[in-house]
Amino acid sequence: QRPWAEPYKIKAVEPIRMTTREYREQAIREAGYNTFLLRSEDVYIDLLTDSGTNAMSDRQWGALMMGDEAYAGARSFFRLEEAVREIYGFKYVVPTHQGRGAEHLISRILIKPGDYIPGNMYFTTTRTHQELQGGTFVDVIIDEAHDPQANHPFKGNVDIAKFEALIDRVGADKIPYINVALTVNMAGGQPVSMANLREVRKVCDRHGIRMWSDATRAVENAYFIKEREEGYQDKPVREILKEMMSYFDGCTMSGKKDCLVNIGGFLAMNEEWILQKAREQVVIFEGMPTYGGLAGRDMEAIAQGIYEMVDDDYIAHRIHQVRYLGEQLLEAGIPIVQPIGGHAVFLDARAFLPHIPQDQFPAQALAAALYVDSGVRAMERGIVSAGRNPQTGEHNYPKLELVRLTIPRRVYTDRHMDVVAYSVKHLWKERDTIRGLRMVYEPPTLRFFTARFEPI
Ligand SMILES: Cc1ncc(COP(=O)(O)O)c(/C=N/[C@@H](Cc2ccccc2)C(=O)O)c1O
Repeated sequence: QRPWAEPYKIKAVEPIRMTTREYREQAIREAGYNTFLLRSEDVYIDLLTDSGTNAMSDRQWGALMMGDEAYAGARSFFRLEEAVREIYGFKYVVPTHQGRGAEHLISRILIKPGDYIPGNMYFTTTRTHQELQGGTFVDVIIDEAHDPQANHPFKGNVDIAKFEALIDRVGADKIPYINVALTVNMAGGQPVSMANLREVRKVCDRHGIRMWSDATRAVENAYFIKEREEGYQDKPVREILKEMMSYFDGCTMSGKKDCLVNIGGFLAMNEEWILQKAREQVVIFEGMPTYGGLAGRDMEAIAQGIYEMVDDDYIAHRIHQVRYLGEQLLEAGIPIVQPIGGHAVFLDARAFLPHIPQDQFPAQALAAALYVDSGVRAMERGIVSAGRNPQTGEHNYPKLELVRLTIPRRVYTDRHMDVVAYSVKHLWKERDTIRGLRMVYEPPTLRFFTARFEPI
């Protein structure tokens, strides 16, 4: 079997450095055992996130020079609009500074207090913006998504029975839209099948409910459809993505993932009244509708990234690099979320550290231990990220207590993956020595970004 090689050669490099264990023990203490609070210069291989950490291509860097920085009507906006129309298929687009800018706008436009917003598992910023408008998120994902070991090919799927049960319970007029994330980040980067999208569309049409997407990693979702769904093996990813998005009325988009840029996002839609509302709101929160918090050069880079992201050789390598890391851990018997996701390998911290109760933050403890062991930075995706129930004030206790090893696009080689695998395997052998944490500082919202901990 011919080995996978990167479908690009390196044109510029950014040196990274290894530190000593004692240096890292000090650094993680100063960071309150929260990997978000580490300095990037103290991190060797940074797998915190694939958001905004991707390498741009020479064409994207070249496009920066073409940025039209006119305050209104910039050429670069029309380039972005044209790319969204051609590749995603939506009629209208409003740029935002990043994904949550678009989440903020659509939540303000479509959600009234007392509304319910069904979705395939929660995402932190998405749910926060829904709650800020007085909406209630309702999880309608299939049960398998909450089982890290369930090997379902499309774990991101909407459970149609759960969706219809919500409609029966609260009435369609209380449901402004269903939010279908492609892929499902918190479930482990899990895809939704085309067949499921068609079923959700039918239910939405029957009840007059809008179908919205969080399309942040939709290209990775398209690749899984190509690999796993009957009838798509011979279609280019570009065509599969277009068909996926054709079932939606609109989408929020964090360009910092699929679109291969370091900043940027957009809200795209087909209904003109929503465009109108978004243009009214965007001038308050982001800027003129033709720049939405972005420089002209950023819009050029996103437009170019949108064309590059659907290159079949690029996306095949991206998915296989993540799989390459995950398979090494599976071979070592290490519990990870299966199937291996599109953007990350998720360690099952509950199974990794059964001796640490969930309210001593096992995923947080494992991410901190990994950093001390090798300088690899990962992200907690468990009880700390799940936050507290706004009504009861109690922790939300998610079934998934995960540590996310998130692979930036076009940045690391497979040798870096080997270093990460070596460190995780070493921790697996020493797992009994890892201790739980207590939270010593807890912010009121999105606590995982800035909370601080101490070992128990
Ligand atoms: C499926 C999905 N939808 C929307 C957004 C928001 O987009 P943006 O506002 O960041 O551009 C994101 C951002 N995901 C990043 C960054 C992050 C954000 C919150 C908590 C932890 C990490 C991550 O997963 O690392 C996402 O994954």
